[in-house]
Amino acid sequence: MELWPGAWTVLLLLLLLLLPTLWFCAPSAKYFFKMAFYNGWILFLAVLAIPVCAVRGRNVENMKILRLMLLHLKYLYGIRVEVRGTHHFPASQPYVVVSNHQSSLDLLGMMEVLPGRCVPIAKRELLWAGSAGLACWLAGVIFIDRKRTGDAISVMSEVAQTLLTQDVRVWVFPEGTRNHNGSMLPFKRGAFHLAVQA
Ligand SMILES: CCCCCCCCCCCCCCC(=O)SCCNC(=O)CCNC(=O)[C@H](O)C(C)(C)COP(=O)(O)OP(=O)(O)OC[C@H]1O[C@@H](n2cnc3c(N)ncnc32)[C@H](O)[C@@H]1OP(=O)(O)O
Ligand SMILES: CCCCCCCC/C=C\CCCCCCCC(=O)OC[C@@H](O)COP(=O)(O)O
Repeated sequence: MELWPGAWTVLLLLLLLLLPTLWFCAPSAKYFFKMAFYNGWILFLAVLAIPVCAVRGRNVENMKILRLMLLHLKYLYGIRVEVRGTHHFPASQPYVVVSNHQSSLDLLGMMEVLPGRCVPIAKRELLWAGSAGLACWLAGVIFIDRKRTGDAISVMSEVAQTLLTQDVRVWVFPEGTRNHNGSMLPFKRGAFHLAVQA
């Protein structure tokens, strides 16, 4: 089917009208746009972070770079963060941080308080999230396959050794997945085994 010459311009104008209409009239569309931008912006920032982090190779010190690059996101989203009790994070001893997990926006809270030389345990699928996956790998994020408990346990046992020998902290979401409904899911046991083993 052939479109008349001005058709593409009209379609483009309609689209340009549709987007602000959806933004102001449909809260779910607004949420979708915001989350799409969030993910897209992180992918873009990760592209910038990769060459800087690559200089050191896979190294937990690179987490500082990711942290610094993500701190401004709260301003973009008008999120006010109040931090209390950071003195509970000692500067130099191994420990496991556990936190609840409601949404991918939890990343912002995590970056706000992330102690030095602290890496999160993440689902293996994140490794394949384009530039973000590579940036995470370079920053020493620990990837586990949640479907293979035995493998995940082996990875975590190795991590327990690293905690002791390389002055590293680990951040675990013990619910093991995001939970949007405001309650807490039962905790998986890995974080606690890790703490005992370390
Ligand atoms: C510029 C910007 C760039 C981009 C920046 C982006 C940065 C992003 C970083 C942030 C990423 C955050 C990602 C967060 C996530 O991905 S959350 C999902 C992944 N995390 C987890 O799943 C952690 C929590 N899960 C666990 O700890 C689980 O226990 C697990 C080890 C995975 C096993 O799972 P499962 O079988 O489902 O659970 P159980 O707990 O029931 O365990 C089964 C039995 O195994 C025993 N067990 C568990 N762990 C151990 C262990 N370490 N050692 C020995 N035994 C273990 C457990 O006790 C159970 O046995 P019993 O029933 O007690 O006999
Ligand atoms: C070329 C390939 C392109 C792939 C594009 C993938 C799109 C993803 C884009 C950006 C990644 C943003 C990183 C956000 C980090 C947030 C981590 C997070 O919150 O992961 C969820 C995980 O804890 C639990 O997952 P589930 O709730 O079990 O699910």
